[in-house]
Amino acid sequence: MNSANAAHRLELNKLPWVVRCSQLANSAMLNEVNLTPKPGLVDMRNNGAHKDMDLTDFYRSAEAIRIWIPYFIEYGMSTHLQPSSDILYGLRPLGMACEASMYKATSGVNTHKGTIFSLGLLATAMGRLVSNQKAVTQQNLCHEVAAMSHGMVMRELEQNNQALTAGQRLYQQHGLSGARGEAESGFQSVLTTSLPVYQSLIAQGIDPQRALLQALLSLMAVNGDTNVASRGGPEGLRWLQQTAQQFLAEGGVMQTDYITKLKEFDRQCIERNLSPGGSADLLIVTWFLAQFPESHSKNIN
Ligand SMILES: CC(C)(COP(=O)(O)OP(=O)(O)OC[C@H]1O[C@@H](n2cnc3c(N)ncnc32)[C@H](O)[C@@H]1O)[C@@H](O)C(=O)NCCC(=O)NCCS
Ligand SMILES: Nc1ncnc2c1ncn2[C@@H]1O[C@H](COP(=O)(O)OP(=O)(O)OP(=O)(O)O)[C@@H](O)[C@H]1O
Repeated sequence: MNSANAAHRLELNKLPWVVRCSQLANSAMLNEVNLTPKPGLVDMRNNGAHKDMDLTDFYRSAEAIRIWIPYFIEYGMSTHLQPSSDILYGLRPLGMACEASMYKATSGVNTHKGTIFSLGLLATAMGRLVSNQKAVTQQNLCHEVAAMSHGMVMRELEQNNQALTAGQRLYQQHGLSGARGEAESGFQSVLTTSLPVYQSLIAQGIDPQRALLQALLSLMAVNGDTNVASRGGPEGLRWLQQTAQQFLAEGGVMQTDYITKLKEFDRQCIERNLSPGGSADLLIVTWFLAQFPESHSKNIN
């Protein structure tokens, strides 16, 4: 980055809404990892099915990513006149640089790769909306992410797929489009499933931790999570989805013994070496989007 860009970013860092967005992204990651008990995932009780990372890695990683959010916003603002379809190409190096900061903060462990991808797209979308004087709403953010990601599954999974990553191999073998598919759909599973679940429980006065657990389970019940499939194959993914569906059918977090049931689900995930990292990423997106109004409300800047 040259000195003119650095000066510009310093100015950007003084804007309250940019600071707020970076803090919200950070809080979204902290709220997700602190949420306990989560099946298979790192939380305050244990490291789930993970042997190479713990809570403190996630705290350092979340801090490293927070610092990058203004860069994504700035990129979205400075390219706001370009068509959405042209944005991803220039955004990639920023996403990779943010990933490098995450790996540095965790001594090489993948804590938040999928999260960086989703939050990076959302922060860029926010910069574009603000510069184009459009309202920063849940729907507009997701619509912008979908527009920027249009064609990604076709280009990176359908064509040019050299099976270099787990995500690419799982598309070839089982048709799972993973994080790319979610982004290209404009986070449909969040907009239609976890966000309504979370917001309606909050509106009923249920405490936010409990509402977030229900939102997580509602994602796990439907998400074609490539983390789960790469560890447990299609059978592992089917088992995890069905177990989440059964928990919800029995009453979810409205059951008096829901904590005991989630601890048992966690125990089984650890035994099977399964972790719903993709659903955890979408839960981060859910909490982040919940901080913004639904469409037809005022701009935040
Ligand atoms: C597309 C990415 C995720 C590549 O990873 P990969 O091919 O391994 O894809 P895959 O779909 O398996 O996902 C990787 C991660 O996404 C998350 N994930 C998995 N499944 C899902 C799902 N169904 N929904 C949401 N997230 C998921 C998991 O955390 C997983 O570890 C991304 O890391 C990438 O391309 N990075 C380069 C930087 C970039 O393009 N950035 C642009 C925006 S900032
Ligand atoms: N609380 C959490 N616990 C575990 N994973 C999470 C959590 N929150 C988000 N994730 C997501 O899960 C992913 C890590 O999953 P995983 O360790 O299975 O991936 P991997 O490193 O590609 O696979 P493996 O560990 O099998 O080599 C991260 O990219 C991250 O985005």
